[in-house]
Amino acid sequence: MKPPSNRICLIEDDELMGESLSDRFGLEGFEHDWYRTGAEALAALRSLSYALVVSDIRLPDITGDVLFEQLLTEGQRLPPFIFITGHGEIDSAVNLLKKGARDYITKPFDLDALIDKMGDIISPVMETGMSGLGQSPAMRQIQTMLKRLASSTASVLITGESGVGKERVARALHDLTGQNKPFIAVNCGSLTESLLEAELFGYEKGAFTGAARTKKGVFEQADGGTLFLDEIGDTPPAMQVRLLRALQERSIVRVGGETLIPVNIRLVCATHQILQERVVSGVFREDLYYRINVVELRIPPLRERPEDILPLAHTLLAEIAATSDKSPPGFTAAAKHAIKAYPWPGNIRELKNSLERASLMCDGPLISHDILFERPAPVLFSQQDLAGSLRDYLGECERDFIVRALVACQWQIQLCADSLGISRKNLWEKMRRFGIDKENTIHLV
Ligand SMILES: Nc1ncnc2c1ncn2[C@@H]1O[C@H](COP(=O)(O)OP(=O)(O)OP(=O)(O)O)[C@@H](O)[C@H]1O
Repeated sequence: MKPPSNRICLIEDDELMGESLSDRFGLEGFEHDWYRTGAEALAALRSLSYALVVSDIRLPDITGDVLFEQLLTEGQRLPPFIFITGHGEIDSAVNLLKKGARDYITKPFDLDALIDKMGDIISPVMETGMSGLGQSPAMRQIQTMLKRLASSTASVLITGESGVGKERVARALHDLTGQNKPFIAVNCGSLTESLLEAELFGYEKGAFTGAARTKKGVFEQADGGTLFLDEIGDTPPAMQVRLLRALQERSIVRVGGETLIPVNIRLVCATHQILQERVVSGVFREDLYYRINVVELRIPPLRERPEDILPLAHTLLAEIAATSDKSPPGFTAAAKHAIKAYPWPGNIRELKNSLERASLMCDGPLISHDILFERPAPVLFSQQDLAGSLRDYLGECERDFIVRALVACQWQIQLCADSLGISRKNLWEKMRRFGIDKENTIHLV
């Protein structure tokens, strides 16, 4: 499978048009490759991975339609396509939309409009910043700290609610420091005391019933790399003593063993608890607390960094799509609105689960509010969301009305267009804009 990419594939034979598009993409920070012929582009799309293709329909060798259909027949996993069409080519553009292209724009067009369409599809993915952690000031600060920490071996404590991405941050730190070294994670809260001891420090053959062979613990497995101790706040008291000794002496003794084995690890711990409170109540050792907490990184919950939600959602959708043959869907306006307004109490884990489910349910190019939240869009908006909400709301009403009309007309487009009093082309355009197709929307009525 081709690795996910953030690059754009531009297919344009006209030198002037290609140059202005290429210059503008550069200014917008979109990395891109520019191909002048369909054949060149075909070869590139077969071997390289792109986040988006912007293609002229009319090319010197093959047309954009042929190129798209050729890739479809080859069973390639296609990135979203935006086609640039002339006035006479709208029918082929609409045909391409039916076959799965994301959008089209008609010449002469306003570059800003194209950039907006592109931004809806890819810029959110790019904006998640270094390591894809987020673009909010809090996450940018964390990324700066990670870069600083990369050159030290100080122990790091990552705190934050469940599902905020603490392990992800630990891995990002590890990736900055020891890419070819081990990253070993263990959850200290999910094991009994004796299992945790064996997991952390390993055991010698015969140390206890069932110890049929010598086994290295995670301290030894992580030697030279990162040891990530999740839910450190739940470590039983006896294990806290052993942990402290291992960290102070930089060596461990396997269960049932006598030899001191030196270990060289970067320790990263995480907890969703307030460790100071556990220290005060005597559940967590103060000396261990200071040992593991040389630097604390607090990851805010998603509701405190709403600007990260949509970019993360797009990143997650791209990750989910990469495991299947689909290209990542986008969101309807109402879904975007709601995704930013919802507080996500389960944080990124909840967002990821919802998107996994929505991706399964959604057959069209856009995930609607109904699919994402398994309920119709709310009519009421919070005060901060009022700007633009009337348009979004009217859009949702229009979409619902069209779906009902389509169902009533048994999806006969001409009949439905006549009953709605609009042209067939206008109906197709509205269906494309609202992401309506038969398979995807019939159950919502
Ligand atoms: N920046 C990110 N981009 C994409 N996915 C992410 C990101 N951060 C977290 N995730 C995903 O969200 C889920 C929860 O993340 P993670 O396990 O790192 O959270 P956590 O804070 O360690 O949770 P817990 O406290 O429950 O252990 C995981 O599936 C992870 O892959």
